[in-house]
Amino acid sequence: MDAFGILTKSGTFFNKKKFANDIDLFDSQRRDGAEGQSTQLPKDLDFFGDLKTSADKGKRREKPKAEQATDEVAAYSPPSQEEANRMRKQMQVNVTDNAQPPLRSVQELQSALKFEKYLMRNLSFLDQLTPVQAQGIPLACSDRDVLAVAPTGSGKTLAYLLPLLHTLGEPKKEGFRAVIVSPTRELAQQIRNELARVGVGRRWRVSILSKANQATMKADPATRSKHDILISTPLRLKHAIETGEVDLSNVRHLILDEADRLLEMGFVDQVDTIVGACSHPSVRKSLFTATLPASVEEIAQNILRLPVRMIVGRKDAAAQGVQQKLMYVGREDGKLLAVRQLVQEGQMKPPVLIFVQSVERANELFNELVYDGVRVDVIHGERSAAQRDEVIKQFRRGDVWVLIATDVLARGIDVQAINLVLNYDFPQSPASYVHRVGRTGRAGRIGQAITFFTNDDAPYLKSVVNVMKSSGCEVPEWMLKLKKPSSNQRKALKKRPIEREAVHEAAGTKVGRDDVKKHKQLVNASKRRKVAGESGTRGEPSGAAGNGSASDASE
Ligand SMILES: Nc1ncnc2c1ncn2[C@@H]1O[C@H](COP(=O)(O)OP(=O)(O)OP(=O)(O)O)[C@@H](O)[C@H]1O
Repeated sequence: MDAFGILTKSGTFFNKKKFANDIDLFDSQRRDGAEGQSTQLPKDLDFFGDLKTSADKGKRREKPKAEQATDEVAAYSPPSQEEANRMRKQMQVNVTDNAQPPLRSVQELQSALKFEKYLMRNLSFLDQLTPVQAQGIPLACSDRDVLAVAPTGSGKTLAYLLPLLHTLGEPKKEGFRAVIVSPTRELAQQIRNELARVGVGRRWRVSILSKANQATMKADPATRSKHDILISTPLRLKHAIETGEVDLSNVRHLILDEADRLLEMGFVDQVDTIVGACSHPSVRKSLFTATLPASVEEIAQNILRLPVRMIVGRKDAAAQGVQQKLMYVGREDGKLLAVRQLVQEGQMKPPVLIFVQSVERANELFNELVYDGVRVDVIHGERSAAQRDEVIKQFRRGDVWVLIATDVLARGIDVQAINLVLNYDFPQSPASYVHRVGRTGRAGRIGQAITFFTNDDAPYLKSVVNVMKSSGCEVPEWMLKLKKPSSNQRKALKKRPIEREAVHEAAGTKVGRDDVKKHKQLVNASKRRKVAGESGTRGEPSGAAGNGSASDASE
């Protein structure tokens, strides 16, 4: 059904003329077969469904211009301490260690850090480094654990992938040497695609842990040694560790993407198992995130060894390119009317991502909008993996104009063209708000975010208002004077308007007793260390056998 030029039953009209440029954009993407830079699917998959880069074909290639250009490496002179500080100030970068100065340009990856030519060639699409890359890459290339917090859409993925490929050097048949953990399958796939893009020219063997390759590794342990990098969601990886299907004892780099989410209840027990399994004495751990509540930071610091902490911009603020609005809709039933109004007014300029709080809510809204003639689809944890993949593909291609999602899509997913994020249901926490609205306004673009609120949401407004204010948005004076929700109100939010389970549904897991226990243990361990004057984190890991296992830390 065509979303454009359709008069809907509620009198809603998608104006095809008005969105002509957008239609052209998608049509030309389809013509070129492009799916957005970072999301192109890898061209070759090996027998695991894993990634093979073009070098695997053994073809001779013409040397591209970009590669020729990197034959001559410019001389590098490091910035003085004063200049480094000036650069940091300009980029709004705060770092706890001055040792590694930020880079001034993409070229300095080669001149200062000795990045190899194949990597430089693959980076020819970058004009300049973002702040998290300019400071984060030299840090991650040094021999330190890193805790990095930077806004949504600011290029954190390359900030950890580039140092990873650079320090791994070349593929070796020694088994997994790097593990990247992501809270969702969708994000894991996106990370793999980004690796495909920047890893071209080396025979990197990248594997996303799945039922299929778990079975292969179980049946034929020799295949385990053929891999370099493993990407996984925590639950699957924990299971594979416990059943002996993967061996992480040779891992030198452990990266937690969306780290604060991974250290929340629901995941922390799984992550603890993973950290413990990465038992090599020289394993380096990096945590990347856009939000870091203080309580989670304590846990993060517990699993790191002498970490460098880097904050870009204001912690827990939304990205600057997101224009944020709050919209009062009265009661629950006002939401649908408001959506139709937005469509009518032409404010729902596709592509649009709508967040709701649960699977049921997603399906309900889908049924309403699909009858309105909107080209809409829905994604949540109860759809099959294949369906989810297909929906995302269609959304990226522009075949789906409005995508309704639970928080399964709130983190990490990079669809550059998203014009509007609509919080149909009020987010459960400031962090959830920041990540949801961060699906737009990425990589320096401008995007819109609208958050509906009802009378029932009023007590919780303050937390979102605070995020908006610290991101530089104008908010009405009366909202700034609102009281903070009480702890009982905060607890109640998690249950309203219906049982809100979407967050844990993202990983197919729920908060269990083990999680609650682990969480308490980690927080207590952190407190004890503070009392003992160890300033948390910056001490040695307290895990048995020095492996930094978070669970051991508290024992
Ligand atoms: N130096 C750069 N110049 C221009 N675009 C870039 C640069 N680095 C990364 N990008 C692009 O910016 C987009 C956002 O990057 P990425 O997904 O890594 O953001 P992120 O910080 O991880 O966001 P989130 O917190 O939402 O996960 C991607 O499309 C990526 O290709």
